[in-house]
Formats: sequence, C-alpha cells, structure tokens
Amino acid sequence: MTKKWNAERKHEHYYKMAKKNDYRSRASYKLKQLNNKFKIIRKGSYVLDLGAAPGGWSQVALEIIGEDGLVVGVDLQRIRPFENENFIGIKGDFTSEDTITKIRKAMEGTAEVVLSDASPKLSGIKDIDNLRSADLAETVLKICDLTLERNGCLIMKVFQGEEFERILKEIKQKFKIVKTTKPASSRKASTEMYVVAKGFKKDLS
Ligand SMILES: C[S@@+](CC[C@H](N)C(=O)[O-])C[C@H]1O[C@@H](n2cnc3c(N)ncnc32)[C@H](O)[C@@H]1O
Repeated sequence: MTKKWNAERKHEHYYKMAKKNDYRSRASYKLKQLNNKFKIIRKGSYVLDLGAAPGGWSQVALEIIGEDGLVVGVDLQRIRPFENENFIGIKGDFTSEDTITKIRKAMEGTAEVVLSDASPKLSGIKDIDNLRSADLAETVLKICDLTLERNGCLIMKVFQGEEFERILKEIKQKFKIVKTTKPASSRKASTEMYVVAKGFKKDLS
C-alpha cells in the first residue's frame, strides 16, 4: 500500500467521523487532539478563534467551555451561527483595523486563549503560500498583543517555509513555553505545523 493511499484513507476517515459526529469540519479533530494533549481550553475559557469558518474549531471550543466563557469566531467567510449564546461570529478580515476593533469589542476585555487555523488562499506555489501563512501568523501575534491576557495561550497553524524559524523565535520571545506539533489528523504531506504556546508575557508587548 502506498503512502498516498494511506494518507487518503486517513483523510477520508476523519471526514467520515466529522460527518457522523456532526462536526462542521475534519479540522475539529485537530483541535480535539491538540487540546487533549496540551489542555489549553478549559471549562469557562474566553477564546478567540481566528480563521474560524466553517466553525469546526469553535464548535469544539464551545463543547469544552460549556455555558460559561465565550468563543469569538472570525473569518472572511460567514460562520453559520451556533445555538450557543456564548458564541459571537464576526465576518471580516482579521488583518484589517476595522475587524480588529470589532474583535476587541466582542471579547469584552481580554482573551485567555487565541486560536488560529487560518490559511491563506492557496496559490499552489509553495514559497508564496508559505510567505502568506507567515504574514497571517505575524498578524495573529499582533492580535495576541492586543487581546491576550498575561499567561494566556495560543494555538496557531503556520506553514513550514523560510519564515517559520523567524516566527517561532518571535513566539518564543512572547511566551514562556512553546512547542511545535502536528496532530495525528493533520496530513503528513502538508507543510502545516501547529505551534502551541503557553504563558503569554503580556508586559513585553
Ligand atoms: C482551514 S480553514 C479553518 C477551519 C476551521 N478551523 C474549522 O475547524 O472549521 C482556514 C480559514 O482561514 C480563513 N482566513 C484566511 N485568511 C483570513 C483573514 N485574513 N481573515 C479572516 N479569515 C481568514 C479562511 O477564510 C478559511 O476559512
């Protein structure tokens, strides 16, 4: 059996599981696996989910936080609303000042957790896509400076390109503990990597 065949089978497996369990995307399993391992989101957490559509990560975050806490989901695409009262969806580009203002208003103060599974629109040219992913990561870090509370946590996807080590260095300056990981449900062939960071040093921002 070829590697490609195995990867496709795994892809199909998470797709079927998501459908069966009523998750909005296969990506839900990535956050579930990351959170089981690193215990980032807890009951009652205040969570900002950047690049949230169709809402798979927000859905998992809502399950974990329960009735207290808040999830604010932001995406260029409309996020179909949830029944939960503690979800706020924002349609907008999180690299724009206007959207950042809306995020800060919706968070009513600071976030305890920032999530970003944001991906640029893929051009198919690896170097360009990696650079765009790095640009998004830079903006996510800027949003952390503005919204994340001291000792808060971040889970962020970054493509492993030329800029990856520089971004990682920047994250290590801002957070006390930083790990890179690829959840089992992430395709091996994809360059995506997840950075999990704990202990935001708010005073350095
Ligand atoms: C892989 S999907 C996220 C999947 C999501 N985590 C889930 O579980 O359903 C990446 C998302 O990032 C969004 N995105 C990319 N750049 C963005 C930006 N500048 N502002 C807002 N959303 C952005 C895309 O629209 C896309 O929906």
